[in-house]
Amino acid sequence: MNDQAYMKLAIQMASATIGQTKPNPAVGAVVVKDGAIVGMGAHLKAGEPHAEVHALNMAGDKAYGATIYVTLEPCSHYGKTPPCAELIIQKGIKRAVVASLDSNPLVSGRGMEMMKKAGIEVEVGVLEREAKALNPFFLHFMREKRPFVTLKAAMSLDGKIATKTGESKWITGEQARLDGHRLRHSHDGILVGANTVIADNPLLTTRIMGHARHPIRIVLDTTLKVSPEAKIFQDDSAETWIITGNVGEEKKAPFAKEHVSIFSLEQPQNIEHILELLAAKGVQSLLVEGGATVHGAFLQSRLFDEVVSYVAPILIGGKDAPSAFGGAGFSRMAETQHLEIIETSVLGEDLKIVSRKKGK
Ligand SMILES: Nc1c(/N=C/[C@@H](O)[C@H](O)[C@H](O)COP(=O)(O)O)[nH]c(=O)[nH]c1=O
Repeated sequence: MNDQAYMKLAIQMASATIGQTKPNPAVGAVVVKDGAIVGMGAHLKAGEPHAEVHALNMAGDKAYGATIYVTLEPCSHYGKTPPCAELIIQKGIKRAVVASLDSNPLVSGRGMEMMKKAGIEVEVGVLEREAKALNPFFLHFMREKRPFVTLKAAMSLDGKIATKTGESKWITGEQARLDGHRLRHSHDGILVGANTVIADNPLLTTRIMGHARHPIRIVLDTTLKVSPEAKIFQDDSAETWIITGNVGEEKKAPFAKEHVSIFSLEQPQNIEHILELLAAKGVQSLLVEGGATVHGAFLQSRLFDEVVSYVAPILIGGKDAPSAFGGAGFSRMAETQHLEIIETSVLGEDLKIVSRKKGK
């Protein structure tokens, strides 16, 4: 087996732990000595040993003079556990092959530096793209210090998300809706506007799939006009946050529940401020389910990274039927937001289109 084959194995192990290592990234490691695998491991849970520690423990004294393959640059700072770069040095590893550098500018390259200084032969970039695809949200969050934002919309062929009377159940079929729940599972937070809560009274939990993680439910409601009777406040199977303006205590009182938190912002419609607040609360990825007004605000701010469109082969029509992106919109073609389609798939009778801003 060559470097790529061992790194592929490390990536495969990491891919099996995606979601369970939050807020840490999924990482895999393999230790090879004289052409034989003598240690392998993946980071399993935040606060527990990193992938390199598991692999090196398994290798024991065979680690001396061996090569280690890791999907992410070994950590160089004292977190909950001692730095892996130091452990790699202590164990006498001869060569370190790393797929991708840490994207946190504060530590990027430091682990490599430490190992190089200790005389270890280091190499970066083997299967880098595949390794980065393991943790798009974590890498983005470390680099941009704000959540990775996915805008999700389910629409008709003519781009409508509801009829002119507000009916929307259902536009897309079961398979597309199941896929939408997978998006909920993989994101830390799900955000909707007050109008969606009032119109759809959604639960916003991850259902219709196996072991599911519920995202934190976040409602943008500048004047706190939603009802405390809404499902997301009555149902306590997931946390619910309201981001609102400066509203009086008496307005907040009816929402006082264990799982409900209310955050007031000076500018509750400022997407940048909203994302700063969520980043400070450790939200690394945010799924925005709309509706049109909220999607319009994110579009105007251009502070989003991916758009997931589920398109059903139905025509709704009507100039008063809402399209997926409301708000002011752009007046000139030169201002429009360009994306690139990175994935399409057919789900039942519907089409799923995943687009990203260029360079994401
Ligand atoms: N109308 C549709 C959707 N609509 C999505 C949101 O507007 C709904 O409020 C949300 O799914 C309801 O939340 P729940 O109670 O947690 O299920 N989403 C879809 O994929 N297809 C649709 O046809």
